[in-house]
Amino acid sequence: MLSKREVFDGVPEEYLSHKERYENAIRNSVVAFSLVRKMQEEGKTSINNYRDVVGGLLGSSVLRDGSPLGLHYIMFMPAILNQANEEQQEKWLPRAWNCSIIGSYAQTELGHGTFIRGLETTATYDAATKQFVLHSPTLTAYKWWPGGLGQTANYCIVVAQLYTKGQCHGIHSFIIQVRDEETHMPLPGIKIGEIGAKLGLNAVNNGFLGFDNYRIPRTNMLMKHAQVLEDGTYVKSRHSKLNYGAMVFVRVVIVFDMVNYLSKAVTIATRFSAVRRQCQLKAGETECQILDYVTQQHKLFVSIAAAHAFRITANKLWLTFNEVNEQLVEGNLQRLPELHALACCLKAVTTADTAACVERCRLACGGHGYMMSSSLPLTYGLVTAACTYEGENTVLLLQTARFLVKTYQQLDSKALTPTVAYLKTAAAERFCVGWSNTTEGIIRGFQVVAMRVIIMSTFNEEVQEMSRTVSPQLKEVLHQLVDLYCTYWALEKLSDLLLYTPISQKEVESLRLRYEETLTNLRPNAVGLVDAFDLRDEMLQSTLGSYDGRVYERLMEEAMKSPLNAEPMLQSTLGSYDGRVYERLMEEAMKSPLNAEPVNYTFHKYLKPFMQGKL
Ligand SMILES: CC/C=C\C/C=C\C/C=C\C/C=C\C=C\C(=O)SCCNC(=O)CCNC(=O)[C@H](O)C(C)(C)COP(=O)(O)OP(=O)(O)OC[C@H]1O[C@@H](n2cnc3c(N)ncnc32)[C@H](O)[C@@H]1OP(=O)(O)O
Ligand SMILES: Cc1cc2nc3c(=O)[nH]c(=O)nc-3n(C[C@H](O)[C@H](O)[C@H](O)COP(=O)(O)OP(=O)(O)OC[C@H]3O[C@@H](n4cnc5c(N)ncnc54)[C@H](O)[C@@H]3O)c2cc1C
Repeated sequence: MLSKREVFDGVPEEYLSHKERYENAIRNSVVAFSLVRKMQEEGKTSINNYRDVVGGLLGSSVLRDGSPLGLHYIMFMPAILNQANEEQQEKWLPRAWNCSIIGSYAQTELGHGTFIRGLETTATYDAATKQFVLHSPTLTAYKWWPGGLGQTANYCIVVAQLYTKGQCHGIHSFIIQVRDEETHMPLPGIKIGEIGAKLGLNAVNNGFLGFDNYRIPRTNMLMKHAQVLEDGTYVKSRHSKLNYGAMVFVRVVIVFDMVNYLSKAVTIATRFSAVRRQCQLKAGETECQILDYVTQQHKLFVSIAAAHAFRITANKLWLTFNEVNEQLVEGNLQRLPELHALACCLKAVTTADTAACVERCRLACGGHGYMMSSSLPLTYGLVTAACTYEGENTVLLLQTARFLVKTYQQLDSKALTPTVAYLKTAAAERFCVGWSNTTEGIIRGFQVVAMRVIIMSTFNEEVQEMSRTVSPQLKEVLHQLVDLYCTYWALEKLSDLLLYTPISQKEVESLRLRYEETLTNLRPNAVGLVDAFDLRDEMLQSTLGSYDGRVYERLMEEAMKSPLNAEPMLQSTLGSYDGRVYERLMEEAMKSPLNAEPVNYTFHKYLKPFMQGKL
């Protein structure tokens, strides 16, 4: 067995180079997941409960900034369980389970993450050879983000637009080998590398992946829900969204993740607040623990309560997930929309609240909270990513809103599912006649708020269709900015206005409408307004914010600067701006200290022995 000291002699990760951090991540991961394999051999974990074990490891201090093997467990295996038919599960699951293959999950592309029906990667069926031809028609079609794909995984689940007999049938999942199992070299027709440094999760080895007419057997299409027969006939799924199942599972798991991260952050901040003494409550007294300040308690205690609330919620959501999936197996799809809406809502709410609470815990520790050694900045980097991956929070909340508005519109015609049954009673005028300062009273109050907001949303939908007029004169635009700023903060501080001013409910409702109209009015001038700051690209130093809008080319150019991408060389143009792609790649490769190695040496030193069960 490897010992930690063998690699970097206890040097904290912050002081390692990019390549050393990758080696450290690989080494720690194969050691950690060899334990999982040992537990498998001893029957202490199985394909049905590995998530607790793996979840604990992935959130542990051993893999503190993520793992290049994380996606293998987080999405590659769940996707096979969720999307592959029995024959395919028999073929792939044992190899995935004992890590003789390492997988990732490649759905997001440079050009699309949220709108998955707009993904550009194509999988075109060739009946003559009984194969699918995978192709990336544009730079924006390159898969971008899949964890572990940069230098680690040799297989991945790829989500692509399925074409057969000249017709597109939308996105489907395929299991695809991307690297040679012996040499780890990218296979011909595969363009692959890592995307570069990120705000956090820098041990995850996120990658990019492009296909150049790459052929796979027909049987590599995951065919549990939809199929393509040998002659190219398409057999559609019972429900078009069953293909989205892996995302629902991960959103549910993320809620558990947030419990772990929030518990850690508030433990650090509360213990520190008991140790830290600062200032005197009364002159001449000894300095008091900062935990004695009400302001400090205001910052921290709600996080303790939230950690418990999220744990209870996560367990309830897990039960619902299992209930609904058992019904799906029996062909009953009735509660699928509710599960989707619930998973969207709870993933978005718990990640956003956890990110806010972790940042508040950091601030509550003063300067020492800003130290990497406090682990609070690292934890913030981990949780804030969760607001984006597995469905960007705004988009997921819109999915929940869509479900709630539809539920409201069918209030009288359809039986309500358990989680929204309260809408029936909350609609009744008599439901909340007075306010009681009890837990039940507050919950009833929020149920009324939910009901009224849904009614407002339904009403707004109608109103929004009536008036959209804009006349962009500078004076008018500046007035709009003043208007926006005032209405934004009035709505943000509504509780104070309701407490201290005679603002009425009707006025609040029209304030909300006015706010949304102002957003709409400003939209056509939004880019012009930031151009007016006249910030040159050299000052912005951002791949996303450059004046020319060439976001994707710049992202790829920056990715190519990573030293890890020098091995092996990329075989194709990546749409670089000046067209000098090969000269630039060679220049970059010559800067890499390891460019003599066609494969990162960690494959032979750690990965291959691990995959062959020799560690
Ligand atoms: C073991 C693990 C331990 C620890 C680690 C844990 C966590 C770490 C996890 C992750 C980090 C690492 C990896 C990250 C991976 C990724 O990020 S993978 C990529 C994730 N990407 C997304 O989530 C994309 C988000 N976008 C979407 O999901 C969809 O585009 C959409 C926004 C839902 C819209 O879809 P679409 O356009 O097809 O649908 P609409 O036209 O809007 O119609 C909506 C109707 O469809 C129904 N619907 C939508 N989605 C689903 C679903 N998933 N299931 C069921 N039903 C669905 C919806 O209910 C509407 O129905 P209707 O109203 O009746 O029409
Ligand atoms: C750390 C990390 C790990 C990841 N790992 C993986 C992985 O392993 N595999 C994988 O496939 N992907 C992965 N992703 C990608 C992730 O799934 C996407 O980033 C995410 O789905 C958001 O898509 P996007 O980046 O295209 O953002 P966009 O969708 O472009 O969002 C940008 C902005 O547009 C807004 N917006 C977009 N659509 C709408 C709409 N309809 N209505 C209103 N506003 C909208 C959003 O709210 C947001 O403010 C990862 C991402 C991160 C950060």
